[in-house]
Amino acid sequence: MSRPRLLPLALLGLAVSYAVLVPWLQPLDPRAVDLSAVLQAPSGQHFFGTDTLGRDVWTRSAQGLRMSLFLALLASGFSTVLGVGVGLLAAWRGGLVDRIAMRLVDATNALPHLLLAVVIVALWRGQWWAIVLSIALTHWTQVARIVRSRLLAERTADYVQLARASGAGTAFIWFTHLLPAVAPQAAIALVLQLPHAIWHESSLSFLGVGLPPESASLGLLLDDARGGLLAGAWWLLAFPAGMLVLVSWSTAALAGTAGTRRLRSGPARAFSKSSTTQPATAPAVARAIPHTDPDQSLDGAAIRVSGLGLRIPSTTAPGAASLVLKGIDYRAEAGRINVIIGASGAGKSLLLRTLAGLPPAGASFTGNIAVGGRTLDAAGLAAVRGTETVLVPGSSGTALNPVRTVSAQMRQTLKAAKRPSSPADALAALEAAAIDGSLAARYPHELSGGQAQRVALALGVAVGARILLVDEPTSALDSDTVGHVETLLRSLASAGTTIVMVTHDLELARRIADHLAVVQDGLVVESGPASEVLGNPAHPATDSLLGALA
Ligand SMILES: Nc1ncnc2c1ncn2[C@@H]1O[C@H](COP(=O)(O)OP(=O)(O)OP(=O)(O)O)[C@@H](O)[C@H]1O
Repeated sequence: MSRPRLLPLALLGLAVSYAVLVPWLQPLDPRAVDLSAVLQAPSGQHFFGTDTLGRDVWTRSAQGLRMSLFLALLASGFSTVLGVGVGLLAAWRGGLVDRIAMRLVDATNALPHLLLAVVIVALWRGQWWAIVLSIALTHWTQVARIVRSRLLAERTADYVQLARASGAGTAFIWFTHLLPAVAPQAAIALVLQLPHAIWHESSLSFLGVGLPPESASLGLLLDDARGGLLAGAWWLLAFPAGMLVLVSWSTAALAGTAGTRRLRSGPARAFSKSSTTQPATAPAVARAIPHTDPDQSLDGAAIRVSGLGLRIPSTTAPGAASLVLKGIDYRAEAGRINVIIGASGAGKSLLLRTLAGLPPAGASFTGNIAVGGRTLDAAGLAAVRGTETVLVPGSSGTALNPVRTVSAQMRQTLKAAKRPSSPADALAALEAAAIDGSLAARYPHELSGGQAQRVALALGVAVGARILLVDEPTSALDSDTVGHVETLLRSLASAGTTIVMVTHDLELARRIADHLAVVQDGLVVESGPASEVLGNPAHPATDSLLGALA
């Protein structure tokens, strides 16, 4: 165990043992008073002295700590459940539900918490559950915000898109990616709330609106200390206050360390390495899944697109939208390598995402998209993901789940594709895509940018869909590794898979493309057999792109 966690853990362990064991070994009736032994200083008989009613402060502090911990745990648990529930609901439903939930969060935050808690507790005076309720109802908002924002970020993460693009169902994505991403945040939020809840309970009892005076909690003990202090009985304040500070500090330190560790191993650190790659050691020969269904090659086209327009609503100006694809006509030849090139921002990635049924949130398309000879609407495009199409997103930095090993992600992909998914199957699928088996046990942050990019491609290939839509698969690779990817794509195509690849690498396009399309400003301005387009460019946009190669 790391040093920073050892001290708080040891102190918290001691405090909890004290709170549990002492009242059990030395039961003390909280109402029992001994007026012959009032305000005795700490001694061998009374380690923490006695109070104004002659009660043993050592035993009462243990009872008080136990009660405070119990109430704080319940309150933190309840407020975490409430916060997680509201956060999940807001992120899941979005729209009006999200807006109402967030206004509720703002309204709760605007109220003075202690005052609100005092009102609640005053309504049900002396009831322990009223204290729990008052703390939970004023502390859930932070958790709701954290969970909501984590979930919103996670839902649009590329590795979730990749899982969706591989045909994984909603429940699978929730249980495999979304909930595991939210759970550690909720756990840390719970621990972080503990010290806060202890202080809150103590404040309420200290103010005289918490537990009845005969019971014991740290707040009540501190309240008792007021009278004794005037008589010089410093121990009445020192020991309960010391407990309060010790327990608060150790739980806060533990939660802080856990949060920092999570951040270090999470997405922020993942892929922070440079994009240099190690050459693959395995031969780049794909175990491609043969596609022999003749349907999709009725007229030689795996995908046919006509008049495709894509409108994306503005997130800032209500009612406004921008037309980013402006009437695209396109065809991808079945069992061939179809390359799409174009300047940055031309619309290449959005074309791929639309074909995969994964346009940006709220976007709608017009025109006609036919996949494998069938014209499909948005729901149809989503339904054929994983069988007809699979999308490998461009940004390798976020295409992999940061908290799962390469092997685990491959097994998930195989499982979602309803294929054998043992560790040996995962290894075989990785090696079939020319990924060194030694990378299987690594987490994404332990991969170079290029290795991560190839793993993302391997996950897409493992789905075994007829059409592989792949965005910039070589942007982070050196020339050796580009060669491995090239061989992989060629072998997939020769086994019948249709490849539709977006790339800025014109050398690669020249070497590998059977069919080439040039996109400019949301339109396909030129397309056809690669040799024709490259040999005799007809559009100025193609000319200027190829000019860089000359
Ligand atoms: N979610 C979005 N909302 C609004 N506009 C978007 C969104 N995503 C992309 N765009 C815009 O659509 C246009 C096309 O984007 P796209 O990502 O398809 O470009 P690209 O050709 O793939 O560029 P690059 O080669 O730089 O990746 C750009 O002008 C971009 O700003």
